[in-house]
Amino acid sequence: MREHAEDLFSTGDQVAGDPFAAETLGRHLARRIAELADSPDTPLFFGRLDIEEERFHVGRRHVTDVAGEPMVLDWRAPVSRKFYQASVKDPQDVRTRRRFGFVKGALTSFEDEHLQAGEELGTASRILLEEIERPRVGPMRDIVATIQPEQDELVRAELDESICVQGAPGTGKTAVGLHRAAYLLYLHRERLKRSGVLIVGPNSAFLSYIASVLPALGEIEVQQSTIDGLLGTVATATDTAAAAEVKHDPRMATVLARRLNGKIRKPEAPLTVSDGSYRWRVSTEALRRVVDDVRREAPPYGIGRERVRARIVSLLMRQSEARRGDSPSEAWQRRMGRSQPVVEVLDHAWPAVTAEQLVFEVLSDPADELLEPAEQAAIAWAKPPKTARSAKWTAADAVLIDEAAGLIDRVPSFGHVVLDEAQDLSPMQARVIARRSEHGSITLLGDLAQGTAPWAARDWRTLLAHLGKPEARVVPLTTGFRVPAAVVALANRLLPALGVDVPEARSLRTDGALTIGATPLRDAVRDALRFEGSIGVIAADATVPLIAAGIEHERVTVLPASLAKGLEYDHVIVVEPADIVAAEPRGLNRLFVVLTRAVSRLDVLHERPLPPPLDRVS
Ligand SMILES: Nc1ncnc2c1ncn2[C@@H]1O[C@H](COP(=O)(O)OP(=O)(O)OP(=O)(O)O)[C@@H](O)[C@H]1O
Repeated sequence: MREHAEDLFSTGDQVAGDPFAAETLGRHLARRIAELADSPDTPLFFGRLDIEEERFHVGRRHVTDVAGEPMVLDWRAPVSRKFYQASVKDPQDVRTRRRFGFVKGALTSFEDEHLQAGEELGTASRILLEEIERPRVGPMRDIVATIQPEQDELVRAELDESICVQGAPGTGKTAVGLHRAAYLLYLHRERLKRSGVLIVGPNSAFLSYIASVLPALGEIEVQQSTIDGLLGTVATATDTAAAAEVKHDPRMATVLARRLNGKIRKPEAPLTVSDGSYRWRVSTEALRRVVDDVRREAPPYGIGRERVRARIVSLLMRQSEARRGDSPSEAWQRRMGRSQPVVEVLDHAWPAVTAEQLVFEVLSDPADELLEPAEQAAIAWAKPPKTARSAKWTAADAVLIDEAAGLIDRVPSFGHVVLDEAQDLSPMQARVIARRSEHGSITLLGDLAQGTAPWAARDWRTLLAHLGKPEARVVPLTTGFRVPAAVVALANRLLPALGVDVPEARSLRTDGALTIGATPLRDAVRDALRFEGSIGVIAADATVPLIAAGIEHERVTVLPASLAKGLEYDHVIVVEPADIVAAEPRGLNRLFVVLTRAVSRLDVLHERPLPPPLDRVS
């Protein structure tokens, strides 16, 4: 199919009638080639279904033969669902389900389940186990060949349904979110092409780690961003912890809205507009009625200003029609709307304001009864800039400016938003997403136990309310595909101390190794290099430069604890857990994240005593 698209691409000039058509066709085909681009290591099919007398192969895309007959069904097609959902209990007419095992693109094995004869492998499938135990090299891969039934339920949820997945580490939340995006794009391509699909991740390291999953599934038109990347303001200053905490508090939304609405005032004088030899007049009462009506309708502030302008113009128009007997032109209406007396009424009653200006005003004078005096003092400019234009904004200010922009104008909504590591969203960051998904749905992925931000969610319902989806279904995932059982058991010791109510993970992995001791880092790295796969050395942020200096190897990544979220390495070496815990208020949660990055082996190196929930191990 790709060759066919490439052939067409090279002959595009000749087949398209004119240059515009040729360019459009060229763009379309170039995209199609990119969508069909596949790695030689990725087989096009991975399963087979025998349903009654028919036989279907299931793969990453639809594959047709030269005559256009289907050879492989896309994993997202309705029939393919049986590949993931059929069971002995509910065979769904499937006689045999066959899974193929591949190594570097070469077919090496297969497994059959004769469902109607009561044969089902479930999570005992050797092909599944080989897949989850394989060494991790490079970026994240898709899981289409081995999606589990509980994951498939989430992947195939309806487009209009918002879902929140509470999943313990390594239960496949990220994988589920990405596959759901691919599934929805397949099923609702035209609709989602118009509105768009957005994936939001915690940082750019995470985004590059997941970046190739959707393209491998043929989906190249998905926007992937951090929350900060969605905002129109670049941060060039930093807040104190106290200021950031207040700025991320949901009360700030009310503070901004009140300040903005406080700008609306009753007109205090009648309006008189000269129009050639005529003079039109609108009484103070009539002007007040216009402003009151628009205020009651509560449109976004900027739209409200234009609505007031339009209604004043229509009052003038009625007078002109009555006196002149014909309807004034659009140019006349525009001229009236921009005339100085009308602009003066507007500037008094509904003054224009930018988002930056509004935030600048609030931070210049944060007086509002919703905020305690100490909170007001915390967010007031330390050194007030002269104007909004000369202000240096912080990351939290950028969120406030986005809030203000949303109060002033409408924000286009994506058709679907996938939010990963969502437990760390502040209420105000959640509102950034709420504005961008008002007319769409969301998939919220996270683990309350992995919340490390000062404002991290303690329960999903509150965060869902800030996201504008209070009714979303909250679904737990508890089967762990990454972390070996021994490591899960260690990490789970921290759970009672984390102050959140989440179910524990049950690991599918009985392999793996855990060591805890005072081994020097250099020796631990040398030992780790004896095994295949990636090695992550994770330490408290401040100690990373010192540690990294002694380690240089292409398979070893030394990374600060604050960047480990969402990532995984075959072998993880955690350096001095006590330092990781001491480095921040939610240090224990950070340690929980760090310990659960290991795919096969975890070494915990410590000279200082282990933090209390772990100190009974060694
Ligand atoms: N059904 C599956 N088949 C094979 N591998 C899977 C499956 N589900 C998840 N995995 C693998 O398990 C690992 C963990 O998945 P993922 O990163 O999506 O989990 P997570 O819940 O987001 O983890 P965390 O909360 O720790 O970031 C990944 O390597 C993923 O490919």
